[in-house]
Amino acid sequence: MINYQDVLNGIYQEVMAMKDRGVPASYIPELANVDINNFALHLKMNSGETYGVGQSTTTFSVQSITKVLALALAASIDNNDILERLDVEPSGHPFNQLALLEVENGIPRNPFINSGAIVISDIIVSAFKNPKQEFLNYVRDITGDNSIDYDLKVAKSEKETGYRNYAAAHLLKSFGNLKNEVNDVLDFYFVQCSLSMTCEQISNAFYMFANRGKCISNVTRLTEQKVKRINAIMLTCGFYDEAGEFAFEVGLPGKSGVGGGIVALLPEHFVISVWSPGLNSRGNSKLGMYALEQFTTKTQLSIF
Ligand SMILES: N[C@@H](CCC(=O)O)C(=O)O
Repeated sequence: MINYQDVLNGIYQEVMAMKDRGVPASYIPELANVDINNFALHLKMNSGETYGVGQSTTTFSVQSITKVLALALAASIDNNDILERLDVEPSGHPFNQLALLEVENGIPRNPFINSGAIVISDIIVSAFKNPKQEFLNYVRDITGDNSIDYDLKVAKSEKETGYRNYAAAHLLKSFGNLKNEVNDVLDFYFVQCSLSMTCEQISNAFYMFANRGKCISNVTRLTEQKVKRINAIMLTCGFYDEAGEFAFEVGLPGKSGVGGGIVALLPEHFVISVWSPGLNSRGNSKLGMYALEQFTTKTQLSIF
């Protein structure tokens, strides 16, 4: 029997002794001020037990991790055209790269690079009168936690400096792949990214991807086919231009965000979330990647 708390404690001790902790994202000014000594790890087993170390109940900016939840919400809206407006191939490029979008006629490579997530935002903006509230309600509902909220300071900070996202949205619009106005879509997108959650809340939100579409309250929120597909996109596209490295080192579907969070899961078994705000050169949490590699190596629990 694996003693999961011991495994987590061992990883925690190791990472807390590490000096090179990466660098926090600075292109969103509000994120540059976060203390890189923060570290949290939270494990939620499908069988019900939970384990945590560090600040697993401290909130942080989850950023691109929300792209998976936005995709899940968009996929649960009937009669939408996700598969015509987006591809599902890894981009092999940074999340905010624009060149491929131009060459490929405004069809983003996948829903987890920024241009793809902006198309998903457009679908959500079209579907709801109050998309921000609707997305927040969705996240609160799948986690059973009404304390989850946006951090509007972070959203404002990104809105003031999100030049590349404006460029991507205008490019999408020029190709006819944005139905709403650029400002309306980005206003939603920046607020969506500013969602503030703890590692524990993230594990709870992603439980449905490890549990055949049934969320924490046992209500089915996604079909098994959609869960299969979204998990596949997490595995192939969840880590910017480091998805291959994450599959190689960790071996789980997952998603990272520039706030330093990473969530990963083993279907039918567990969800694990980590937060360490210092990023590596590819924009993934440096110690978060290391912690998850250690977890799957020590427990021998990965999809491979
Ligand atoms: N809001 C961030 C999200 C980036 C990320 O976490 O990958 C952006 O659009 O640049």
